[in-house]
Amino acid sequence: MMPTKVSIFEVGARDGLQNEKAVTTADKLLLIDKLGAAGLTRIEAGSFVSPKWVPQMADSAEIFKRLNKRSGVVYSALTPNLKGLELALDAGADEVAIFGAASQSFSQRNINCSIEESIERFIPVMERASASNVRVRGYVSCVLGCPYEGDIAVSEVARVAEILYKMGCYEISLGDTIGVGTAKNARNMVEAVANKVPVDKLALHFHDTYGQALANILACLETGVSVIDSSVAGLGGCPYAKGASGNLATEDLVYMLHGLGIDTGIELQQLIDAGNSISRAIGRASGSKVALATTA
Ligand SMILES: CC(C)(COP(=O)([O-])OP(=O)([O-])OC[C@H]1O[C@@H](n2cnc3c(N)ncnc32)[C@H](O)[C@@H]1OP(=O)([O-])[O-])[C@@H](O)C(=O)NCCC(=O)NCCSC(=O)C[C@@](C)(O)CC(=O)[O-]
Repeated sequence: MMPTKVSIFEVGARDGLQNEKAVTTADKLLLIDKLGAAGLTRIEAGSFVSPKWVPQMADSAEIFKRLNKRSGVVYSALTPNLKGLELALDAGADEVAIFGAASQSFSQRNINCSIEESIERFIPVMERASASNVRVRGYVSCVLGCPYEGDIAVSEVARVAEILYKMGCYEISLGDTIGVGTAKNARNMVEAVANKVPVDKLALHFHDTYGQALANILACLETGVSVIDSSVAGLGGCPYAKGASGNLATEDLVYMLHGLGIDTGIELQQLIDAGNSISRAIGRASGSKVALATTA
Protein backbone atom coordinates (compact mmCIF):
# COMPACT_ATOMS: atom_id res chain seq x y z
CA MET A 1 0.00 0.00 0.00
CA MET A 2 1.22 3.51 -0.83
CA PRO A 3 2.29 5.62 2.17
CA THR A 4 0.30 8.78 2.89
CA LYS A 5 3.42 10.63 3.95
CA VAL A 6 7.01 10.46 2.65
CA SER A 7 10.10 11.75 4.42
CA ILE A 8 12.60 13.22 1.99
CA PHE A 9 16.29 13.06 2.86
CA GLU A 10 18.00 15.82 0.90
CA VAL A 11 21.50 14.92 -0.28
CA GLY A 12 22.22 17.72 -2.78
CA ALA A 13 24.68 19.63 -0.61
CA ARG A 14 26.74 16.46 -0.11
CA ASP A 15 26.13 13.85 -2.80
CA GLY A 16 25.46 16.62 -5.29
CA LEU A 17 28.23 19.04 -4.52
CA GLN A 18 30.93 16.41 -3.83
CA ASN A 19 31.18 16.17 -7.59
CA GLU A 20 31.27 19.88 -8.39
CA LYS A 21 34.50 21.79 -8.50
CA ALA A 22 34.76 25.36 -7.26
CA VAL A 23 31.54 25.78 -5.31
CA THR A 24 32.14 28.38 -2.64
CA THR A 25 31.40 27.72 1.01
CA ALA A 26 29.04 30.71 0.91
CA ASP A 27 27.05 29.15 -1.95
CA LYS A 28 26.81 25.86 -0.05
CA LEU A 29 25.60 27.62 3.09
CA LEU A 30 23.01 29.57 1.09
CA LEU A 31 21.76 26.36 -0.52
CA ILE A 32 21.45 24.57 2.84
CA ASP A 33 19.53 27.52 4.25
CA LYS A 34 17.15 27.68 1.30
CA LEU A 35 16.51 23.92 1.55
CA GLY A 36 15.54 24.34 5.21
CA ALA A 37 13.30 27.28 4.32
CA ALA A 38 11.55 25.13 1.69
CA GLY A 39 10.56 22.64 4.40
CA LEU A 40 13.24 19.96 4.17
CA THR A 41 13.88 18.59 7.65
CA ARG A 42 16.66 16.12 6.85
CA ILE A 43 19.64 17.69 5.11
CA GLU A 44 22.98 16.02 4.44
CA ALA A 45 25.30 18.98 4.61
CA GLY A 46 28.78 17.52 4.08
CA SER A 47 31.19 14.67 4.59
CA PHE A 48 34.23 14.10 6.74
CA VAL A 49 36.34 12.10 4.33
CA SER A 50 39.92 12.47 3.22
CA PRO A 51 40.38 15.85 1.50
CA LYS A 52 42.87 14.13 -0.79
CA TRP A 53 40.12 11.80 -1.99
CA VAL A 54 37.25 14.30 -2.19
CA PRO A 55 38.60 17.88 -2.04
CA GLN A 56 35.12 19.28 -2.74
CA MET A 57 34.06 18.35 0.81
CA ALA A 58 37.13 19.80 2.54
CA ASP A 59 35.09 22.71 3.92
CA SER A 60 32.57 20.48 5.72
CA ALA A 61 33.72 21.46 9.21
CA GLU A 62 33.29 25.11 8.31
CA ILE A 63 29.87 24.40 6.82
CA PHE A 64 28.62 22.70 9.99
CA LYS A 65 30.07 25.39 12.23
CA ARG A 66 28.57 28.25 10.23
CA LEU A 67 25.21 26.92 9.06
CA ASN A 68 22.07 28.62 10.25
CA LYS A 69 20.53 25.78 12.25
CA ARG A 70 16.77 25.78 11.87
CA SER A 71 14.70 24.21 14.57
CA GLY A 72 13.28 20.84 13.55
CA VAL A 73 15.95 20.28 10.89
CA VAL A 74 18.53 17.50 11.23
CA TYR A 75 21.87 18.25 9.56
CA SER A 76 23.89 15.13 8.86
CA ALA A 77 27.33 14.15 7.58
CA LEU A 78 29.08 11.15 6.05
CA THR A 79 31.73 9.61 8.28
CA PRO A 80 33.68 6.65 6.86
CA ASN A 81 35.81 6.03 9.94
CA LEU A 82 36.48 7.13 13.51
CA LYS A 83 38.54 10.11 12.40
CA GLY A 84 35.62 11.34 10.29
CA LEU A 85 33.19 10.82 13.13
CA GLU A 86 35.31 12.78 15.57
CA LEU A 87 35.62 15.67 13.12
CA ALA A 88 31.84 15.59 12.52
CA LEU A 89 31.03 15.61 16.23
CA ASP A 90 33.46 18.43 16.80
CA ALA A 91 31.84 20.46 14.01
CA GLY A 92 28.36 19.91 15.47
CA ALA A 93 26.74 17.43 13.05
CA ASP A 94 23.37 16.26 14.40
CA GLU A 95 23.57 12.87 12.79
CA VAL A 96 26.13 10.86 10.80
CA ALA A 97 26.18 8.11 8.21
CA ILE A 98 28.50 5.22 7.52
CA PHE A 99 28.65 4.04 3.94
CA GLY A 100 29.33 0.54 2.72
CA ALA A 101 28.68 -1.29 -0.52
CA ALA A 102 27.28 -4.53 -1.85
CA SER A 103 30.18 -4.70 -4.32
CA GLN A 104 33.75 -5.53 -3.26
CA SER A 105 35.27 -3.58 -6.17
CA PHE A 106 33.25 -0.45 -5.42
CA SER A 107 34.07 -0.67 -1.71
CA GLN A 108 37.76 -0.86 -2.57
CA ARG A 109 37.66 2.13 -4.93
CA ASN A 110 35.38 4.26 -2.79
CA ILE A 111 36.72 3.71 0.72
CA ASN A 112 39.93 1.78 0.05
CA CYS A 113 38.96 -1.45 1.81
CA SER A 114 36.92 -4.63 1.35
CA ILE A 115 33.34 -4.94 2.57
CA GLU A 116 34.54 -6.96 5.58
CA GLU A 117 37.24 -4.41 6.45
CA SER A 118 34.68 -1.62 6.17
CA ILE A 119 32.43 -3.37 8.71
CA GLU A 120 35.41 -3.61 11.08
CA ARG A 121 36.05 0.12 10.63
CA PHE A 122 32.40 0.93 11.31
CA ILE A 123 32.33 -0.82 14.71
CA PRO A 124 34.24 1.93 16.61
CA VAL A 125 32.23 4.58 14.71
CA MET A 126 28.98 3.02 15.97
CA GLU A 127 30.33 2.75 19.52
CA ARG A 128 31.58 6.33 19.65
CA ALA A 129 28.38 7.71 18.07
CA SER A 130 26.23 5.78 20.52
CA ALA A 131 28.29 7.13 23.44
CA SER A 132 27.56 10.64 22.12
CA ASN A 133 23.86 9.90 21.53
CA VAL A 134 24.23 10.56 17.83
CA ARG A 135 22.14 8.53 15.41
CA VAL A 136 23.87 6.73 12.56
CA ARG A 137 22.39 6.09 9.15
CA GLY A 138 23.79 3.34 6.93
CA TYR A 139 24.23 3.46 3.16
CA VAL A 140 24.65 0.47 0.90
CA SER A 141 25.97 1.38 -2.56
CA CYS A 142 25.58 -0.56 -5.81
CA VAL A 143 22.29 -2.22 -4.83
CA LEU A 144 21.17 -2.50 -8.46
CA GLY A 145 24.52 -2.73 -10.20
CA CYS A 146 28.18 -1.83 -9.91
CA PRO A 147 30.31 0.23 -12.30
CA TYR A 148 33.10 -2.36 -11.99
CA GLU A 149 31.29 -5.69 -11.47
CA GLY A 150 27.98 -5.25 -13.29
CA ASP A 151 25.07 -7.15 -11.72
CA ILE A 152 25.04 -7.51 -7.95
CA ALA A 153 23.16 -10.35 -6.23
CA VAL A 154 20.19 -9.15 -4.18
CA SER A 155 21.25 -11.63 -1.49
CA GLU A 156 24.49 -9.66 -1.09
CA VAL A 157 22.59 -6.37 -0.86
CA ALA A 158 20.32 -7.88 1.82
CA ARG A 159 23.32 -9.33 3.68
CA VAL A 160 25.18 -6.01 3.90
CA ALA A 161 22.00 -4.08 4.74
CA GLU A 162 21.23 -6.50 7.56
CA ILE A 163 24.76 -6.22 8.97
CA LEU A 164 24.55 -2.40 9.06
CA TYR A 165 21.07 -2.54 10.61
CA LYS A 166 22.14 -5.04 13.28
CA MET A 167 25.17 -2.86 14.05
CA GLY A 168 22.72 -0.16 15.10
CA CYS A 169 22.06 2.00 12.05
CA TYR A 170 18.59 3.45 12.53
CA GLU A 171 17.88 3.49 8.78
CA ILE A 172 19.43 1.81 5.75
CA SER A 173 19.59 3.77 2.53
CA LEU A 174 19.74 1.60 -0.57
CA GLY A 175 21.85 3.27 -3.25
CA ASP A 176 21.46 2.65 -6.96
CA THR A 177 24.78 4.42 -7.36
CA ILE A 178 24.87 4.33 -11.17
CA GLY A 179 21.12 4.49 -11.79
CA VAL A 180 20.92 1.30 -13.84
CA GLY A 181 17.94 -0.25 -12.06
CA THR A 182 14.50 -0.69 -13.58
CA ALA A 183 11.16 -0.85 -11.81
CA LYS A 184 10.86 -4.61 -11.57
CA ASN A 185 14.35 -5.35 -10.29
CA ALA A 186 14.24 -2.32 -7.96
CA ARG A 187 11.08 -3.64 -6.35
CA ASN A 188 12.45 -7.20 -6.15
CA MET A 189 15.59 -5.89 -4.47
CA VAL A 190 13.60 -3.88 -1.88
CA GLU A 191 11.39 -6.89 -1.14
CA ALA A 192 14.47 -9.09 -0.65
CA VAL A 193 16.06 -6.56 1.72
CA ALA A 194 12.74 -6.13 3.57
CA ASN A 195 12.96 -9.81 4.52
CA LYS A 196 16.03 -8.93 6.59
CA VAL A 197 15.48 -5.29 7.62
CA PRO A 198 12.02 -3.90 8.50
CA VAL A 199 10.66 -1.99 5.54
CA ASP A 200 10.01 1.09 7.69
CA LYS A 201 13.77 1.25 8.32
CA LEU A 202 14.64 1.41 4.62
CA ALA A 203 15.24 4.40 2.37
CA LEU A 204 15.68 4.61 -1.41
CA HIS A 205 18.65 6.48 -2.88
CA PHE A 206 18.31 6.26 -6.63
CA HIS A 207 20.52 8.07 -9.10
CA ASP A 208 18.80 9.06 -12.32
CA THR A 209 21.56 8.22 -14.80
CA TYR A 210 19.27 6.15 -17.03
CA GLY A 211 16.15 8.26 -16.36
CA GLN A 212 14.53 5.45 -14.34
CA ALA A 213 14.56 6.85 -10.82
CA LEU A 214 10.97 8.14 -10.61
CA ALA A 215 9.55 4.93 -12.08
CA ASN A 216 11.66 2.84 -9.72
CA ILE A 217 10.57 4.86 -6.72
CA LEU A 218 6.93 4.58 -7.70
CA ALA A 219 7.27 0.79 -7.96
CA CYS A 220 9.06 0.60 -4.59
CA LEU A 221 6.60 2.87 -2.76
CA GLU A 222 4.10 0.02 -3.08
CA THR A 223 6.32 -2.11 -0.82
CA GLY A 224 5.75 0.36 2.02
CA VAL A 225 9.05 2.28 1.90
CA SER A 226 8.42 5.86 2.92
CA VAL A 227 11.85 7.50 3.05
CA ILE A 228 13.47 8.74 -0.16
CA ASP A 229 16.82 10.43 -0.74
CA SER A 230 17.02 12.99 -3.51
CA SER A 231 19.13 15.89 -4.63
CA VAL A 232 17.85 19.36 -5.40
CA ALA A 233 18.31 20.27 -9.09
CA GLY A 234 19.42 16.66 -9.63
CA LEU A 235 22.92 17.70 -8.54
CA GLY A 236 25.76 15.29 -8.43
CA GLY A 237 27.09 11.84 -8.94
CA CYS A 238 29.75 9.81 -7.22
CA PRO A 239 33.45 10.50 -7.81
CA TYR A 240 34.11 6.72 -7.68
CA ALA A 241 31.39 5.79 -10.19
CA LYS A 242 32.45 7.26 -13.52
CA GLY A 243 29.56 8.67 -15.53
CA ALA A 244 27.06 8.44 -12.65
CA SER A 245 24.77 11.44 -12.84
CA GLY A 246 22.95 13.02 -9.96
CA ASN A 247 20.30 11.63 -7.72
CA LEU A 248 16.73 12.04 -8.70
CA ALA A 249 15.91 15.77 -8.52
CA THR A 250 14.01 16.58 -5.33
CA GLU A 251 11.69 18.94 -7.25
CA ASP A 252 10.61 16.10 -9.57
CA LEU A 253 10.12 13.74 -6.65
CA VAL A 254 8.01 16.27 -4.72
CA TYR A 255 5.92 16.98 -7.82
CA MET A 256 5.18 13.27 -8.28
CA LEU A 257 4.43 12.65 -4.61
CA HIS A 258 2.11 15.66 -4.31
CA GLY A 259 0.36 14.48 -7.47
CA LEU A 260 -0.25 11.15 -5.74
CA GLY A 261 -1.71 12.98 -2.75
CA ILE A 262 1.32 12.06 -0.60
CA ASP A 263 2.35 14.64 1.97
CA THR A 264 6.02 15.75 2.06
CA GLY A 265 5.84 18.98 4.08
CA ILE A 266 7.79 20.72 1.30
CA GLU A 267 6.85 23.93 -0.45
CA LEU A 268 7.58 23.17 -4.11
CA GLN A 269 8.13 26.71 -5.40
CA GLN A 270 10.65 27.51 -2.66
CA LEU A 271 12.43 24.26 -3.45
CA ILE A 272 12.57 25.17 -7.15
CA ASP A 273 14.04 28.56 -6.22
CA ALA A 274 16.72 26.83 -4.12
CA GLY A 275 17.59 24.50 -7.01
CA ASN A 276 17.68 27.31 -9.56
CA SER A 277 19.88 29.41 -7.32
CA ILE A 278 22.56 26.70 -6.90
CA SER A 279 22.33 25.82 -10.60
CA ARG A 280 23.10 29.47 -11.44
CA ALA A 281 25.97 29.46 -8.94
CA ILE A 282 27.60 26.44 -10.59
CA GLY A 283 26.79 27.69 -14.07
CA ARG A 284 24.62 24.80 -15.27
CA ALA A 285 21.00 24.17 -16.17
CA SER A 286 18.99 22.53 -13.41
CA GLY A 287 18.73 18.74 -13.65
CA SER A 288 15.08 18.97 -12.58
CA LYS A 289 12.49 18.72 -15.34
CA VAL A 290 9.90 20.36 -13.07
CA ALA A 291 12.22 23.30 -12.42
CA LEU A 292 12.94 23.70 -16.13
CA ALA A 293 9.24 23.51 -17.05
CA THR A 294 8.10 25.97 -14.43
CA THR A 295 10.93 28.41 -14.99
CA ALA A 296 10.74 28.41 -18.79
C1 LIG B 1 37.71 6.32 3.70
C2 LIG B 1 39.07 6.92 3.39
C3 LIG B 1 39.36 8.07 4.34
C4 LIG B 1 40.11 5.82 3.58
O1 LIG B 1 41.33 6.27 3.01
P1 LIG B 1 42.72 5.60 3.39
O2 LIG B 1 43.79 6.25 2.58
O3 LIG B 1 42.59 4.11 3.31
O4 LIG B 1 42.79 6.03 4.92
P2 LIG B 1 43.94 6.06 5.98
O5 LIG B 1 43.29 5.80 7.30
O6 LIG B 1 45.11 5.19 5.55
O7 LIG B 1 44.43 7.59 5.96
C5 LIG B 1 45.11 8.17 4.86
C6 LIG B 1 45.10 9.69 5.00
O8 LIG B 1 43.76 10.18 5.00
C7 LIG B 1 43.47 10.88 6.23
N1 LIG B 1 42.10 10.54 6.64
C8 LIG B 1 41.61 9.32 6.91
N2 LIG B 1 40.33 9.42 7.24
C9 LIG B 1 39.99 10.72 7.18
C10 LIG B 1 38.80 11.42 7.41
N3 LIG B 1 37.67 10.78 7.77
N4 LIG B 1 38.79 12.75 7.26
C11 LIG B 1 39.93 13.40 6.89
N5 LIG B 1 41.10 12.78 6.65
C12 LIG B 1 41.13 11.45 6.80
C13 LIG B 1 44.51 10.33 7.20
O9 LIG B 1 44.71 11.25 8.25
C14 LIG B 1 45.69 10.16 6.30
O10 LIG B 1 46.25 11.46 6.05
P3 LIG B 1 47.81 11.66 5.71
O11 LIG B 1 48.53 11.07 6.89
O12 LIG B 1 48.09 10.90 4.43
O13 LIG B 1 47.95 13.16 5.55
C15 LIG B 1 39.16 7.40 1.92
O14 LIG B 1 39.03 6.29 1.09
C16 LIG B 1 38.11 8.42 1.54
O15 LIG B 1 38.07 9.51 2.08
N6 LIG B 1 37.25 8.08 0.56
C17 LIG B 1 36.24 9.00 0.05
C18 LIG B 1 34.96 8.30 -0.04
C19 LIG B 1 33.86 9.25 -0.50
O16 LIG B 1 33.67 10.32 0.07
N7 LIG B 1 33.12 8.82 -1.53
C20 LIG B 1 31.98 9.54 -1.97
C21 LIG B 1 30.84 9.39 -1.01
S1 LIG B 1 30.04 7.77 -1.07
C22 LIG B 1 28.79 8.02 -2.21
O17 LIG B 1 28.71 9.04 -2.82
C23 LIG B 1 27.75 6.94 -2.35
C24 LIG B 1 26.44 7.26 -1.59
C25 LIG B 1 26.65 7.32 -0.08
O18 LIG B 1 25.93 8.54 -1.97
C26 LIG B 1 25.39 6.18 -1.89
C27 LIG B 1 25.27 5.81 -3.37
O19 LIG B 1 24.87 6.65 -4.19
O20 LIG B 1 25.60 4.67 -3.67
